[in-house]
Amino acid sequence: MPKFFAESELIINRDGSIFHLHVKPEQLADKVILVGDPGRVSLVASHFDNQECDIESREFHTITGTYRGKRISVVSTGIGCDNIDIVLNELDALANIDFTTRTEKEQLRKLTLVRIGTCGGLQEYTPVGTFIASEKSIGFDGLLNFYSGRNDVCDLPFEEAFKQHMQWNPQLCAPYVIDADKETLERIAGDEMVRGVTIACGGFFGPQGRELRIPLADPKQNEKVESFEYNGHRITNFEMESSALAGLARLMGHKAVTCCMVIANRRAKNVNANYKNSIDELIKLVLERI
Ligand SMILES: O=P(O)(O)O[C@H]1O[C@H](CO)[C@@H](O)[C@H]1O
Ligand SMILES: O=c1cc[nH]c(=O)[nH]1
Repeated sequence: MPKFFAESELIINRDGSIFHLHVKPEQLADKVILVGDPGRVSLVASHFDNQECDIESREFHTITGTYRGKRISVVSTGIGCDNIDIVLNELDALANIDFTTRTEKEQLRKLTLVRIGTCGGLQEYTPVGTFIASEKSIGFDGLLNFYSGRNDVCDLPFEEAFKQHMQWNPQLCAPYVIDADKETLERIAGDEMVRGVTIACGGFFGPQGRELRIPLADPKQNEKVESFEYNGHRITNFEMESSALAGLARLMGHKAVTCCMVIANRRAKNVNANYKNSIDELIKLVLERI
């Protein structure tokens, strides 16, 4: 018997679209670009040859169109892994649940999900302007811990080594370490992107070791993050979505990778707050390779 999804669990709007995104199943392409900023959706879609829909709902802006013959949806997630939970579950429902019978489809679609974001660089070799593709993400957000199968898809020895190195505070959520889809990573990253380990944080300030007026629980957090090394991997950058994206995609059977442009280097303490034109270079690389 296929699993049935009740009205309260799979919320479908009156027009047949999914609850938050307001997108209908036939409007979703197999190739999906995810961005944090709703304004970045139009920048990505400005390269499209044509557009078939343009939908805005809360922070979720979706445009589906074609780029050089490839059908692509670009969707904004807003900020944070809590939003990735909404976007990934709703995209997966659009792809793999029959909205008429409210049951899982027999033939499942595998989406290719590429996040184009901004991040903070943590090493000298990741200055402002660097493109980083996340080979692994470390989730400080805790989201994946709510799903069954989390231990089957995470790199548990890496997690243990990281927790030991950080002297992990048990009051924080358990960090989870998850790999990007290897084939997608290699294809998207090419020669232009540094392969890195990305920490996805549950906040821009305290969780990323940024101290404004309130002191941090662990003022040495970033020093420890920067010095961590495991099997040749070093932590390269902070952002806020890659862990939940890689983790949920893996549990759902989709392929995902995150690539980000460094807009602040936390070691050198410099920033490019005016990055909106330069991120177009990263967008063009992804559009060519997705
Ligand atoms: O530029 P985006 O894609 O939003 O990504 C980064 O920027 C936001 C914080 O400023 C977070 O979402 C972080 O992950
Ligand atoms: O430092 C930064 C820059 C962009 N996005 C982040 O999450 N952190």
